[in-house]
Amino acid sequence: MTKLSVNINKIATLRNSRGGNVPNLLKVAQDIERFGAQGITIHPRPDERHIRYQDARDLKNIVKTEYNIEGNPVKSFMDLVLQVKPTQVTLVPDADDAITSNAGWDTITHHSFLKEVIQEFQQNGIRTSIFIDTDLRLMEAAAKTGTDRIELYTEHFASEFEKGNKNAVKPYTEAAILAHKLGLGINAGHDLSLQNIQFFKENIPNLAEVSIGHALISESLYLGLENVVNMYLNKLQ
Ligand SMILES: CC(=O)[C@@H](O)[C@H](O)COP(=O)(O)O
Ligand SMILES: NCC(=O)COP(=O)(O)O
Repeated sequence: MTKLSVNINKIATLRNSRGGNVPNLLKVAQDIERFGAQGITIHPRPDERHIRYQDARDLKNIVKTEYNIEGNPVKSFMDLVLQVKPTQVTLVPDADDAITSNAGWDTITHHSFLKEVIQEFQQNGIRTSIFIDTDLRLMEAAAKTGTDRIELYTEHFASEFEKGNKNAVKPYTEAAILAHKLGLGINAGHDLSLQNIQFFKENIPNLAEVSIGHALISESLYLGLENVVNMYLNKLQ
């Protein structure tokens, strides 16, 4: 079975756009768990444009399933994660000004840095995962960092799948086979959606977990729209 961890960044984006507490991020996390999701993911960015560092602390007492915090392990992020102690930390090499995550780690160039931070998280009882592309040399280097898992960066697969190119899943399949042989757990995420998730799952052996946010929240809005418009119409009769 592959676990679904719902990324709630976009709920925080909506909340922050009005300055109040609607929608209530903590309640949304609780409800997502009640609906059956097996994890909650957040990706606090240094500018706190969606998830705030305080949200990460508040969610610690709320999330009863698997709590996954993603981000670039700069000092403020490391301090936050070591304080909150989530189930899992996913290391992502984000530039401060990136609109969204747009690359995996070069695990060869950054090998000693990754090894050091991974050790620190693991010594504090936090499972680690490295956001990574499908290059097999990078996968081998990832294993040497001592990380528990990798997260396959699926943006390329998702965009190619949308164009009808199903072969785009092949490098992900090969990367997953190697990762499993190397003893790594396999996560995946970025632009996974209702359109592509089943095909992806069917082609990735030993897929432990997917984290999905942007599409899942957009789909939820769209699939809920008719219901809510009708609820308003009923009240206006
Ligand atoms: C690590 C990753 O794949 C990203 O998708 C990220 O978690 C989403 O971040 P934003 O919501 O800021 O785009
Ligand atoms: N790790 C990926 C994630 O949490 C969500 O990515 P996306 O679905 O918002 O692209």
